[in-house]
Amino acid sequence: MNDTDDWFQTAIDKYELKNIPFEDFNKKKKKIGRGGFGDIFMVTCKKPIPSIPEKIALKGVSVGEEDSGMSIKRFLSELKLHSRAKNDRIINFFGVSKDEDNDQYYLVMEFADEGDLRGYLIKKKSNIQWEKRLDLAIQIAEGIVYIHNELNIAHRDLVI
Ligand SMILES: Nc1ncnc2c1ncn2[C@@H]1O[C@H](COP(=O)(O)OP(=O)(O)OP(=O)(O)O)[C@@H](O)[C@H]1O
Repeated sequence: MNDTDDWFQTAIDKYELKNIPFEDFNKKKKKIGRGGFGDIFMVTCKKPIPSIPEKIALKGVSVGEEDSGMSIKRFLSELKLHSRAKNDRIINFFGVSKDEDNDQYYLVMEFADEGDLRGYLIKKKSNIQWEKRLDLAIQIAEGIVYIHNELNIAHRDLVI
């Protein structure tokens, strides 16, 4: 076990995260975005995994030697936050996974098949009924109220 595996295992134990074997996912990954610490992919599971849908999103985190301190800190704070969030307005977090072939770590998350809100709004142009606009605004507010009131977290990065 190297230093990186050490913090990975520590985080799993500390936050009681599910460590999902990377071999349980099909090899073919579709890149769906780029996040703050790496690429984000859609993959399917080879066989049913309890409490996890067939299609999921893998959020990569690159932990290089040169920036490992900062990356690990950010990764852990995202893990900590996500493992506590259980709400319909927030993307579900299922656990973590590691591709042993290239030492790549991933957050395993619910796949949003319509993408993010920005993409949805661009696709629809201005063709959205006022009722739908109000519904979207309420859903955003509900998510913010949840993380604020239940998790005591200020979002600070709400962008569309
Ligand atoms: N669970 C998901 N389902 C479908 N698409 C996703 C998912 N997560 C991320 N994406 C896609 O990847 C893009 C980048 O993801 P996201 O904004 O979550 O990254 P991030 O790491 O939070 O970035 P930053 O930290 O720089 O804000 C999104 O805009 C979206 O298009």
